[in-house]
Amino acid sequence: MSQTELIKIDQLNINFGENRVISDVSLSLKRGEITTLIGPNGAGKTTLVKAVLGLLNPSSGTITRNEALRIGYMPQKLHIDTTFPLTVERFLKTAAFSGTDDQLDALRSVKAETLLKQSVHSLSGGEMQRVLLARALLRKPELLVLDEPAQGVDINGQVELYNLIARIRDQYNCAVLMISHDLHLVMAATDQVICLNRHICCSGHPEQVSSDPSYIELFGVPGSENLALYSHHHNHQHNEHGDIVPLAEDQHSNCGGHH
Ligand SMILES: Nc1ncnc2c1ncn2[C@@H]1O[C@H](COP(=O)(O)OP(=O)(O)OP(=O)(O)O)[C@@H](O)[C@H]1O
Repeated sequence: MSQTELIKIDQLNINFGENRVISDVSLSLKRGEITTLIGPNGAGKTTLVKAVLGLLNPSSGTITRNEALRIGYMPQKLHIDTTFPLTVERFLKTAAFSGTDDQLDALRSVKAETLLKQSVHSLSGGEMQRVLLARALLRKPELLVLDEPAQGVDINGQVELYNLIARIRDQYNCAVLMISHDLHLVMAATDQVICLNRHICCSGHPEQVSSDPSYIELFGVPGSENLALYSHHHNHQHNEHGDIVPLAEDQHSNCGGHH
């Protein structure tokens, strides 16, 4: 691995029984770089993230991590019992052994230091995402893994949140791996985009990916009415095990699903 590489994934395959969910995926996550994973429902994004976190073992291929790599993880959703009174301060304490100074530092990084004493049940969608992000920062991560960080946040709040993530990357000089459903909003805050549909359909800088035919067929052209349609015609199809098989000349495959 090179000095900046924190994780290197090589020819990764993950099967659930007969079902191949991750097929021949190779990528590396580098310090100071934001990598965004996009793809339709069931594309294997969460499975890949779980493998990166070490929660799932490869069926074949390798995942090499920097020794003693510190990872901060922000889950997609967290169920918090609403009958249980819980301030932001106590919530952050349950996540990692941390003092008030560490908590305030983390909350400051996400511009939410005023929320320390507030009940988590009274937070808005955007505030809750910031607190979850602060919680992931408590370990001073070298790699920050974010599963749809902007979920439940309005459009303006989403742009703000992605800018915040870019600033956190600068501040912590960490690598960021995030799942997102909307490349157009994360574009400015992303170095590398990986368009996943069990295998990597296309990858590269956001401008490169957004003009790639397989991306356009999956997500549509920015501003067009196709934007919300997850219909993906591709030059190959998958068999029942998820393996890639070529198409007959006159055949078109739907490589994606509908979102
Ligand atoms: N533990 C499991 N056992 C069996 N199949 C699984 C398991 N986890 C995920 N799958 C299947 O693997 C496929 C990929 O799921 P995954 O959750 O990784 O997709 P995703 O891209 O994160 O989807 P979404 O955008 O809907 O969250 C799905 O078909 C799912 O049903």
